[in-house]
Amino acid sequence: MIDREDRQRLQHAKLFANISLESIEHLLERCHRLDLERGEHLLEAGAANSHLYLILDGELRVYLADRTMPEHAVFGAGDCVGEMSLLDGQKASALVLAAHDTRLLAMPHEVLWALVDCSHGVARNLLAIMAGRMRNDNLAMVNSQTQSLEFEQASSVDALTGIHNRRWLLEAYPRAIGRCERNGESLCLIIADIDLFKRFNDRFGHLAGDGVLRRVARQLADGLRTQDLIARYGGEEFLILLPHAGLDEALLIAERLRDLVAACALETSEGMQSVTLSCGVAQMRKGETLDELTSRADAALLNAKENGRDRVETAE
Ligand SMILES: Nc1nc2c(ncn2[C@@H]2O[C@H](COP(=O)(O)OP(=O)(O)OP(=O)(O)O)[C@@H](O)[C@H]2O)c(=O)[nH]1
Repeated sequence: MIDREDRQRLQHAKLFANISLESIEHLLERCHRLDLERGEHLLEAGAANSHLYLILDGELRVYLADRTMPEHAVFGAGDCVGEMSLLDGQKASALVLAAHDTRLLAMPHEVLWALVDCSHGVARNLLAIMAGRMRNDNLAMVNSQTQSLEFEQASSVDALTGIHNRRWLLEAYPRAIGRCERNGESLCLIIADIDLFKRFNDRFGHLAGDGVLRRVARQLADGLRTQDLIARYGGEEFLILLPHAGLDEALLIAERLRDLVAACALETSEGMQSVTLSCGVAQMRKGETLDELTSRADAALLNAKENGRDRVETAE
C-alpha cells in the first residue's frame, strides 16, 4: 500500500516526470514498498532480478566489481535501479546496496511493461533514464582510460607486458652506456620487432595480438643474461641493451631470441600459431649517444625486414 507521503515522493520520480499518477493508479497498486537498512544489499551481480526499484527516500550505491573498488554510481530520491534486467531480461550486472536507510517502491517488471504500454510519457522517461545511464557509463570509461594512461606514463613498467617501458629506458640506457664507455667495455644494442604483426592482429584479433606481445616480452626477458636490459620501445618493438658484449656475442644472443620466439606457439581461433622476430644489432662506437646507436640498429632492422624477415642483421 502506498501512503500519501510516498505518493508525493513518487511525483518527483524521474520515471513519472510530467505524468499524472491518477492515470496509472491501477498499476501503482500492484507495486509494494521495500525498506532497506543501511548496508543492506538490494541487488547482487549475477542474481536474478524481476523488479525496477524507485527510490522514495535514502541513497543506493552501485558497485560493478566488489566493495573494495570505488562505487560506480550513487542514486538518490527520484532515481531508479534495476532497469537493465528489465530491458534485456538478464541477471543483475552490479551490486547495489543502501548507503543509508532507504525507502523504495518495488515495481514488478510486468507492471512497468504495462505502464510503458499504456503511457507514452513513461516510455519516454524510461528512454531518458537509459540515455543518462549510457552517458554516465561512457564518461566513466573515458575517465578510467585516461587514468590508466596517466598511471602508465607515471610508471616505469609497461602495463601490457610487465617489462620496462620507454620512459624507463630513456633514463636507464644512457646511464648503462655511460658506464660501459667509462670502463672501456664493449656494448651492443638489439632492436627486436615482431614480423607482420598487423596481419596477425587483423586475422586473430587485437586481444590475441596482446597475448603475443605478453608472450614475446616474457620469452625475450627470460632469454637474456642477468646484466642485459630490455624494454618495450613501441607497439611491437623491443630494445635490448647488452653491456659487456661484443658484436659476435650480441649476434648469438639475437639469434637465440629469434629461435625462442619462433618456437613458441600460441592458441588462437585458428589453432596454434607462432610469430617470427626480426632483429637489428649495432655495436656502440666511441662517444655515441643512445639516439645514434638506436638509429643504426634501426637501419639494420630495416635490412632484416627487406631481406625477408625472421632474421638478424648487423649495423654498418
Ligand atoms: N594487439 C596489439 N597490437 C599492437 C599494439 N601496439 C601496436 N600494435 C599493432 O602492431 C602493428 C604494427 O604494424 P606495422 O608497423 O605495420 O608492422 P608489421 O605488420 O609488424 O610489419 P613488419 O614490421 O614490416 O613486419 C599495428 O597494426 C599496430 O596496431 C598493442 O599493444 N597490442
